[in-house]
Amino acid sequence: MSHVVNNHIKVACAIIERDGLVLAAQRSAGMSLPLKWEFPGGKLEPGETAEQCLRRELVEEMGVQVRVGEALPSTTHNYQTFTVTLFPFVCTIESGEIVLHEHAAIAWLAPEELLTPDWAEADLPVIELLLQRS
Ligand SMILES: Nc1nc2c([nH]c(=O)n2[C@H]2C[C@H](O)[C@@H](COP(=O)(O)OP(=O)(O)OP(=O)(O)O)O2)c(=O)[nH]1
Repeated sequence: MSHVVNNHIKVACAIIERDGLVLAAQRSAGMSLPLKWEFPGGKLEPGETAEQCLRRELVEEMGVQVRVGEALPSTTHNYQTFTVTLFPFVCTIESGEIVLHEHAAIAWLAPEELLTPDWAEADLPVIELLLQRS
């Protein structure tokens, strides 16, 4: 009988918008999915809402306070060794200047640049949705 491995993570991610641009962040070489681009955020901790998770992660990762707004549809992707469900939220920076504590780089992308980065595969449906909205 095959062994059932529960390796399904829930990740909240922030679509941070400013002046019509969207913030993308590049994972560092030492992280999982090295050098892929993503939206800042991270795994939900037990008992935490997606909004609480995002506010915590954005302070940890970038030193900024965010206002969490509209939820976009969640999306699930199977990587080879784990499955991720992304919960994207439109966010704005309330206070603070971005300082990168974990990521290798960031970029503010105009709609026509959204497909340029080498995105984590799970993010592609989110990108498609953003392109439809722009
Ligand atoms: N934050 C974020 N993670 C994403 C996105 N797309 C995507 O596939 N992921 C994956 C990358 C990670 O495997 C996981 C997020 O977990 P994380 O950032 O808390 O975990 P990590 O790998 O940096 O840290 P760890 O598990 O090694 O402790 O979800 C995205 O847009 N944002």
